[in-house]
Amino acid sequence: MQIKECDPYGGSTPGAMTFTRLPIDAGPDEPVSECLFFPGSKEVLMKLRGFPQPLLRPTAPTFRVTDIPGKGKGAFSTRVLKMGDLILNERPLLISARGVSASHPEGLTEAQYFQHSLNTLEEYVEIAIKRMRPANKAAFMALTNSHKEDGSGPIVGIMRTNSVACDGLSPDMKGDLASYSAVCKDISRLNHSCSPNTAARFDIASLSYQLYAVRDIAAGEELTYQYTPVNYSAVERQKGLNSYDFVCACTACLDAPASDARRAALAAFKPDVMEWVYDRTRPDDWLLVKCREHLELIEREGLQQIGLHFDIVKAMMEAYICLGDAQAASEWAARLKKFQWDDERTDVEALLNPASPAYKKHMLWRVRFDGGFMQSKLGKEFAALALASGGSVGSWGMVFPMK
Ligand SMILES: C[S@@+](CC[C@H](N)C(=O)[O-])C[C@H]1O[C@@H](n2cnc3c(N)ncnc32)[C@H](O)[C@@H]1O
Repeated sequence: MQIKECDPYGGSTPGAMTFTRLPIDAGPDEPVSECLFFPGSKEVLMKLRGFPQPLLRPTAPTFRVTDIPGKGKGAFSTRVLKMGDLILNERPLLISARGVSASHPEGLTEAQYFQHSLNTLEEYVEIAIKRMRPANKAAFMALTNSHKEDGSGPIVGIMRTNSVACDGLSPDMKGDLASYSAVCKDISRLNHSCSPNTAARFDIASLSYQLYAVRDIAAGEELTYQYTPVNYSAVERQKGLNSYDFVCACTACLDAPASDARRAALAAFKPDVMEWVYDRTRPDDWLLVKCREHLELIEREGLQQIGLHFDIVKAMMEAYICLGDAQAASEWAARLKKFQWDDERTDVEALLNPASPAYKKHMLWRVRFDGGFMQSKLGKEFAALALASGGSVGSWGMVFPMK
């Protein structure tokens, strides 16, 4: 099917769309995704060595889906889950472009053209739904639709209610069209919370979403997910949630002034290890104290899945290395290992044992006291360069962003 330009979300691209079922050679028992791709996306996957990697399995069942008064359905843990535990790993039912190019008939108002574009997208995704395995199609069509009265067709309505962003599949497109929408059978049943207890990561190698516990979860607790960025204020979050047709009544929203102040304090904090190392006017435990204060705020707000949480735990580990305390550093390394959902996660295996020789070889080992390479003129110049260009300093040396 040839397309021209424009999409209902504001971007445009020329080219032919591809309908494809992945993995291509899947047997009847292997989960598959029906895909509506722009040119080049299928090839991105086909070029990955060993694609598709197998899905991971939790050690035992983790959740069940059930009705919740006022929320439709929701997912609940069926056993105690620990921070970093895998809850589920699923291939989406549908991975689709968020908009397709539509013809632009003369004389349409902006609203009419928007509607025309929505209709065109509906025609495309209808083809993808018809191609689905019957069980997948039934699961897709059973999902909630909170876009019944805004001009969306029944399939696009389900997509707009249940999609998670799916990045990394477009070889060269930018903006909205670089991001696909994925609709999953189980993740779609998770309700929103501004203090969510789970986070998902898209694993391109297995074409799947992995859902992880971001803090310890009790048996029988509702599993929740963020639909809108949770570091925004309560008013801004609700704006992002309006299209889902509910008013959030989580504890952060019910106590918005106090919660907003805590979230603003978190947004303003950046744990900068090197700045503290070089600043002799600050006490040796300055960074540790600051990090602990902000960790308390994260726990108070239930924001364990935000990137700052990872940054703080990493800074605690590095600060203890700078202070030459391998025992404390190894405890923070163990905590850092639990951030399975965070794409920034690093390999800390060598730092889990406080007696490991990796500590004394670490570039930051005791630099707060001894100086070492990082306190030498050359070391400071390198670090400043790496940090100024958005990079980082680690045990392996300096990392410069490759953009
Ligand atoms: C992705 S679905 C989540 C699963 C859905 N509850 C179901 O029955 O399948 C999104 C819809 O769930 C409902 N929902 C999600 N989070 C909610 C919340 N915190 N409070 C009330 N309703 C919520 C809204 O109707 C929303 O449009």
